[in-house]
Amino acid sequence: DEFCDPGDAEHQTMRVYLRVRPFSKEELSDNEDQECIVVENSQTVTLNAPKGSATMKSSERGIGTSIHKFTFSQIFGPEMSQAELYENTVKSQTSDFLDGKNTLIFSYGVTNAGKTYTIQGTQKEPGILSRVLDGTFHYIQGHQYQDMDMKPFLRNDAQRLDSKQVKQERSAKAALFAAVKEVIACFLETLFLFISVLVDSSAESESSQFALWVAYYEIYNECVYDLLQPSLCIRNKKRVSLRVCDDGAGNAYVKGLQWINIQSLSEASKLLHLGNRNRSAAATKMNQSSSRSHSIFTMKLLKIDNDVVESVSEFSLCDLAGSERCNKTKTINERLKEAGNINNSLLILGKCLTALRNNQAERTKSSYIPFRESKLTKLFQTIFCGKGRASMIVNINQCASTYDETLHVMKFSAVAKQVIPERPLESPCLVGGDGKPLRNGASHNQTLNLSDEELLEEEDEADESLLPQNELLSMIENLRTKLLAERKRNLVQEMEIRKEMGDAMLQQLMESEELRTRQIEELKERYQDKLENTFEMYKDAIKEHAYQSAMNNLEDDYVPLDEFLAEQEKVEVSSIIEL
Ligand SMILES: Nc1ncnc2c1ncn2[C@@H]1O[C@H](COP(=O)(O)OP(=O)(O)OP(=O)(O)O)[C@@H](O)[C@H]1O
Repeated sequence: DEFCDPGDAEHQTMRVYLRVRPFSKEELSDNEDQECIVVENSQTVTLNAPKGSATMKSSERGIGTSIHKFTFSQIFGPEMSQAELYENTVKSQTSDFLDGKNTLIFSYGVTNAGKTYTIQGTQKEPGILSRVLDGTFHYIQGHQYQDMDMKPFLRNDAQRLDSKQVKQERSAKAALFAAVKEVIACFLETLFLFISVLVDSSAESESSQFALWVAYYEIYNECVYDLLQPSLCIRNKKRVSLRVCDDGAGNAYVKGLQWINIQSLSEASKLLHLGNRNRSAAATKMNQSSSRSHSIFTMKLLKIDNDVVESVSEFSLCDLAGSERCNKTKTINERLKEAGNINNSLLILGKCLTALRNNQAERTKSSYIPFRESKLTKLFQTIFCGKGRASMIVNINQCASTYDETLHVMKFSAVAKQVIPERPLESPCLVGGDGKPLRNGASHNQTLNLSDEELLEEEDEADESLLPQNELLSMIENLRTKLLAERKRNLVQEMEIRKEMGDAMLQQLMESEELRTRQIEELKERYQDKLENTFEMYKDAIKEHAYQSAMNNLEDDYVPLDEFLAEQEKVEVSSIIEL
């Protein structure tokens, strides 16, 4: 089941959009604008490493290059409005959703890159999620199914609820809304004022009715947690992780996930706020940044005809965790575990996307796609495999100070990258019959193929095939030296990590040893006291016993004085008589 049907290949193309956010005033005055990001055209962007960045330092040492070119399905520059972005990216996916198809959007970017702005937006400039919801409500306006007795079930199904279950649904919903009693800015409500008709059609001509249900959950350290909980639950109790199960037809679903029926934009907005609040509360409690988890907001639209569910479609918006941010206040073990899990799920996602692309390129061949290796890819396997459309929106800022992180994001997400040699080619290049170079010396295209090593630390290489032999030999020598140095550095680093971990374990051992010694000492003292007390008790008891015995003997041997005197006199008299 890890293979996609190549016949579905055209659906498998995942579009990857890049959005570059504008500089803020502060960033401009902090000299963050060093022309690191240059949008060449609607699909190509060039990254120039600024002075002081790790990329520039490596390139100065002769490792890798300071210039990178990346290709995306479409690039949106700083001047692009929210409406334009929506129109050109997600709008067609909203239409799919309303048309009964499944669809998925990933968003990816480091902190401060503009993800929240893109997804949620502001009151004046609503983001993608707001626009999808608005488009959906606009479409189903007047055709909303009012009862709550048709509910999403498993992954693609729906179930009919009896009156008792409907009552439970209503009270679960009421409990959630009671948790968001405080007045929150329900900017979504005002959306109708700002956005004109978002979808070209509406369901007016339809006789069908529609029910919209939403769920909001997160995946942290490979555990799934429901975000739609009355917040008290999360504050006081340990969070319960939910299982990812198979519905028997190869579709994964989250068992026990709370689905809430919503009737308006303001309800959707409240749930989103509640989920966000729970997400950051849980993150704070676990001493974790909320951006270390993948969060998923899913809408399910049930199309109901004559009391029968005709179709169930799904729209998921998945906010991916950034792999480069790390909370320094955590213990080494926690950090390693967290980084491992994030890198792993992104790595698996990268591998799945690469395999899908390769399968698509070679239609006759289907290679293994490791969907089952992470919860994230397992959950969206069916969408990747042709039962829906997926796209990714990547957000970056243009700041020089976070250049290395931005480069990392681009390497992960771009649909293709180009290799730019560092120095101009002076040596003769191979020419064809027309005098033109057989291969373009400046760059060649390469589809993104992520391997483990690449995701961790990827270095681009110059195109060596164009160099003469002696240069090649010296280059090999040069590379060999660099490789040795790199190996040495890795060894030192590994030793450092081992030492750090060893120290941490030793520290832990010493602490537990100390605790145990202290406990033994305390026990010893307690038993000593107990022993002394018992000893004293016995001493007192013996004393008491001796006294009592003495007293008893005294009573037995007691002879009244007059009897004694009389007896004595008798003895004396008898002794005189004897004499
Ligand atoms: N396209 C844009 N146009 C104008 N302002 C933007 C744009 N994108 C982002 N901003 C602004 O840049 C700042 C950072 O954006 P945002 O908070 O969305 O980043 P983020 O990636 O969600 O960060 P975090 O992960 O820390 O929440 C915000 O003040 C936001 O309003």
